[in-house]
Amino acid sequence: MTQIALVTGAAQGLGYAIAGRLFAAGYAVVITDLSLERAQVAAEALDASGERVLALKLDVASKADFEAALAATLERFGALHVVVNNAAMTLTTPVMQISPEEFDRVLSLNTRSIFVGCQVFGAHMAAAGYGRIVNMASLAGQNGGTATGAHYAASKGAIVTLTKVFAKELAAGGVTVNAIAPGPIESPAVRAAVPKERMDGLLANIPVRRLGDADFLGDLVVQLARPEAYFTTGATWDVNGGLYMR
Ligand SMILES: NC(=O)C1=CN([C@@H]2O[C@H](COP(=O)(O)OP(=O)(O)OC[C@H]3O[C@@H](n4cnc5c(N)ncnc54)[C@H](O)[C@@H]3O)[C@@H](O)[C@H]2O)C=CC1
Ligand SMILES: CC(C)c1ccc(C(=O)O)c(O)c1O
Repeated sequence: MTQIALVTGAAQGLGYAIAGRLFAAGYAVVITDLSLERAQVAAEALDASGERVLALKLDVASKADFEAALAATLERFGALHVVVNNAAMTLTTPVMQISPEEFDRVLSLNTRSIFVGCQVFGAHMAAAGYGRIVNMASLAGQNGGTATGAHYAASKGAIVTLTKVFAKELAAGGVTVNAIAPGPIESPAVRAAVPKERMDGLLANIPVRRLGDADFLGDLVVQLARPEAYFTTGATWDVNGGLYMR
């Protein structure tokens, strides 16, 4: 039976790459993003026939959108086996200049969305007796960040903790919950954040001297999504070229 995966923030960047690797591995993929139009363009690029894709608007700030996306997925495909909570906003304001309002905005989008996604999708999966959830954290959540803001780093650190909480809560329902913590990955976001003249400096700081590969993250998700991956849960998988070692 075809397995069904849903990815948030999948219209571009890492989310799109992850959706692509899941699709290549045989999944039917629900591409969700803030804008339905952009999700539709991405879904069509993945599968012009539309047979194994569904595009949905899912603003991760809205619990109602999560619930509607679950209902639409079940209506179209009849099941949901894998969720990748990928969407986030990145702000790079220096720590002493972040207002309390801006701090709240980043935390409430990046962290609360993981909390709500794990609640809504996790409850369904646990009731069904099987599921795989992967949350997108970041190296910034482990080392405090450098290129990114303090609120972003804090929001990602909290995702590591929430991943453990939900892993314990959902284990009895056959659901694993893991996080991936990437360092700088070759992506439009990194190209936008790091001007050409600073790229050599960034690479000089990465022990392997290269950016990471988004398709590799997708392949890691495919591995974590396998039924055989039942024994890894609550874990954070580091993909950072040696920038941070525990
Ligand atoms: N690019 C990188 O090197 C790294 C990325 N990450 C994380 O990976 C994830 C994806 O990052 P990128 O692809 O680089 O980002 P991106 O900015 O290129 O893509 C993010 C996607 O999320 C969508 N999005 C934004 N707000 C949303 C909302 N409220 N609801 C639904 N969708 C929304 C955007 O429309 C966009 O399609 C994020 O969680 C980011 O924090 C972590 C470490 C490194
Ligand atoms: C693309 C953005 C700005 C970015 C860059 C670097 C990291 C990191 O090293 O942790 C991120 O998490 C990012 O989101």
